[in-house]
Amino acid sequence: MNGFYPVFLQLKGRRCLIIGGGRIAERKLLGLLNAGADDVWIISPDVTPRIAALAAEGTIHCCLRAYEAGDLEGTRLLFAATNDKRLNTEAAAAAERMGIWANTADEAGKGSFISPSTLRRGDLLFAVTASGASPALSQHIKQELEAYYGAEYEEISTALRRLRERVVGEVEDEQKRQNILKLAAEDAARYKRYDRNIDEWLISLLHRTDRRHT
Ligand SMILES: C[C@@]1(CC(=O)O)c2cc3[nH]c(cc4nc(cc5[nH]c(cc(n2)[C@H]1CCC(=O)O)[C@@](C)(CC(=O)O)[C@@H]5CCC(=O)O)C(CC(=O)O)=C4CCC(=O)O)c(CCC(=O)O)c3CC(=O)O
Ligand SMILES: NC(=O)C1=CN([C@@H]2O[C@H](COP(=O)(O)OP(=O)(O)OC[C@H]3O[C@@H](n4cnc5c(N)ncnc54)[C@H](O)[C@@H]3O)[C@@H](O)[C@H]2O)C=CC1
Repeated sequence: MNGFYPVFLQLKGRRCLIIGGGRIAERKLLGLLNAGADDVWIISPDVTPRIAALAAEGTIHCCLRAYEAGDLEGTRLLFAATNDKRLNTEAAAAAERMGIWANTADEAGKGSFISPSTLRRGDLLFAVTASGASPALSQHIKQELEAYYGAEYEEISTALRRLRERVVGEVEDEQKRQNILKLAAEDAARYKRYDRNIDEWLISLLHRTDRRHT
């Protein structure tokens, strides 16, 4: 039993703070930006060229100084990613007291959450973790998923979202709605059979579910 509970967070408009400006801080930062975070702060006396460039263009806020007590005010999500283990531990403990979710890059057990290895295909988002047992295994499994779930899944997830909006709005019978949506997902994922013309796809699905269930 690994004792972690997976969630997918909406970070828009919620402040995220990274303490540290090295390779790991940069990786956490890019993960946040890819997830749509728009209020990201970095506090570190020095930062990588990539972090410096993102700060210079105004994508993130950067304070070029050491972490100080009081820096956590207003933060929702904290990444303690310095090379100073004691500082990471202290910052995570302070965050815990304030009810802020905290990640410590140097050890799984110290913070209140860990980062998974992630793969995005449009609306489809995979997150893999080995709960600290082996980050390299998580990365490896993500690479396998990357090969299996190709770029076509971006289009598949978009088509399914559009179809689902129509079905939820138009098909009143709950059982029928579920049957159509399950058949559509099966078609799209297993057989790569989906129609960019949502009207036509919906008509065909309606016929097929009627035949199957009457
Ligand atoms: C506990 C955790 C805390 C956290 O950071 O949340 C943590 C901790 C540590 N990682 C270490 C090492 C490595 N980490 C990576 C890579 C990743 N590490 C990530 C997550 C996590 N790492 C959390 C657990 C998640 C899990 O177990 O699934 C990923 C998935 C996500 C991300 O970082 O965003 C990202 C892959 C991103 C991708 O590409 O998909 C690689 C490979 C590489 O860098 O190429 C190595 C070297 C190989 C190895 O060690 O396996 C060390 C030892 C440092 C040392 O040797 O001193 C510690 C400290 C410790 O274990 O005590
Ligand atoms: N989670 C993961 O995937 C991995 C985690 N690690 C852990 O992450 C730590 C960081 O790794 P790297 O980024 O490679 O180290 P690094 O040495 O490149 O960067 C450390 C950063 O912390 C900053 N820092 C130091 N003291 C600070 C303070 N008082 N206030 C604010 N910032 C401060 C430094 O200025 C520097 O920018 C490592 O010590 C290691 O324990 C290492 C590899 C993988």
